[in-house]
Amino acid sequence: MPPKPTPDYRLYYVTGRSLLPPPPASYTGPEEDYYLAHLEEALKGGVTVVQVREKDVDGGEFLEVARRTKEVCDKYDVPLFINDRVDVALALKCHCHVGQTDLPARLVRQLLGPDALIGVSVNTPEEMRVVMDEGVADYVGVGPCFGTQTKKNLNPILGPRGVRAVLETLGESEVKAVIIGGITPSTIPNVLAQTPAPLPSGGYRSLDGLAVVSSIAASTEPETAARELREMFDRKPAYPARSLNSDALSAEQVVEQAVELLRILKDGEKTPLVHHITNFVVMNDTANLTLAFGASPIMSASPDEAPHLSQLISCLLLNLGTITEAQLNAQKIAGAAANRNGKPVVFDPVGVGATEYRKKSASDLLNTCHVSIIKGNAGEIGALSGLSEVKARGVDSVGKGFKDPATVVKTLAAREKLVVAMSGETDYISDGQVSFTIKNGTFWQEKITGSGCMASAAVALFAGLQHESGPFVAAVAGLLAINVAAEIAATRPEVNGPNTFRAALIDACYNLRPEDVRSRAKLQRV
Ligand SMILES: Cc1ncc(COP(=O)(O)OP(=O)(O)O)c(N)n1
Ligand SMILES: Cc1ncsc1CCOP(=O)(O)O
Repeated sequence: MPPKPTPDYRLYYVTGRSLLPPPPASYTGPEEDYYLAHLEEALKGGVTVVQVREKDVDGGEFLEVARRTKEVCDKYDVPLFINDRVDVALALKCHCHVGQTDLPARLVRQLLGPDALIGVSVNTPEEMRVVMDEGVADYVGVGPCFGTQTKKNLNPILGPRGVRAVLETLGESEVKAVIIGGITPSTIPNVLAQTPAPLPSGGYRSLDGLAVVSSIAASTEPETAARELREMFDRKPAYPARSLNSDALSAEQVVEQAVELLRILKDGEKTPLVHHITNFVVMNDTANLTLAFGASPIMSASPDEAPHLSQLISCLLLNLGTITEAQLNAQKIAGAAANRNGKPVVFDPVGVGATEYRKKSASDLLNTCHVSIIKGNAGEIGALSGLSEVKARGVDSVGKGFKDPATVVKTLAAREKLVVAMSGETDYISDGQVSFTIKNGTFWQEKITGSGCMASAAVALFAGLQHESGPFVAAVAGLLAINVAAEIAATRPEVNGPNTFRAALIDACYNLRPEDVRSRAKLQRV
């Protein structure tokens, strides 16, 4: 065995011969060798590690496939792992990957010696702890992250947040970590945004690579597929929560940035197209509000058009208000497509505390796509935080609110790595580092249904500007705009009840001027 290498784990290809597409017309070699030509294309596209995984062949065939795979990998100087079969790894002087039910890693080390690389599959923080105590593995394959057709007898699906818990246990250890299970261009943005685990030192433990089977094996263009996966891994999330150094921002500076965003809208410099997948109670109001501010709404709950729409839109707004299985499916598809196209996603978890079904739906959604901003009332933010201090009644939050709302909002934002905006008499907004309050608005907002959803629609259209000031300022700008417009509407002589207020609010959004926000904003850093 040559001295132990230190591989680049960024794109780890686990082979899957049974998934290969038929050879293209341009391929003239023997059909049984197409696997090797396909592999070579993937290596040209940027695969950095290969594992031979053959589940249904006998020892002789496994050995032959592995031997020929090694010849190709050697040409590209890429390390080769053998899945499960330590004997084959030994015979070919290859590295080895074992799962929890295979030969124990300690024995594999004894058999392969100190210069072999050993990978171990891990599904839970407890399994991670055992691997660390043993001190044998060079890397862990954490998963399955998402559901996949590729593997039978799949362990429990972790979701990006389950993977984060494993990485938290791994901490600052030298052991590398790759993620596996359902890793595709649509899921990668969410994976990269959500998996980094906070460390006691203040930094984050991130993944060292992505492990894929079908994303490459089933592709008719393996070089392009590999290149896309590699580029996505190397690229930072398209719309990070902290695109501005919010630590250094004063309330006055944030107001000025919010004013500038409103100016861009009102001058028609940009007209964001916002895709709403929302509840049928507020749909008309939120569409009109979006138009009134100078943006365009498109209301569509079709999973079929979501991928195409995601190329056209400026922002996606997901609202749990009247969620059904079909709508949740559409939201997940649209969310993943928006991530893939670098479009911000705003999530309003309406009534998430009300039922287990809504809790599961919110968790499903947050595991499927990366959200830039969560906007909810105290009951909803409490439920997402796992707190019972504030109760919800249906979709409404009841009671006095949190003792320390700023900390609740900041903690959730830091945990989920996004911006959290909690609306109420006082609004709280945090990016996980700093928190601000907004004390604008009027009691009339509580008297109409859907005022929280309208606030989310306002946040979404500002996020749709995709301005360099980032999602934190977009969230503040959206809440300031709707609350200042509501204050102005409340002073209108024609307002004498909820219905006239509702109409006056849309008018006030239409007539709102940047200087109204500048002169009325009650924004404070807390
Ligand atoms: C990189 C990587 N991670 C995890 C696995 C899964 O291994 P295992 O749990 O042993 O399941 P099988 O692959 O043997 O079905 C892997 N192969 N590679
Ligand atoms: C081998 C393995 N281990 C956990 S999930 C999985 C299969 C991953 O396949 P795909 O990348 O096609 O989802």
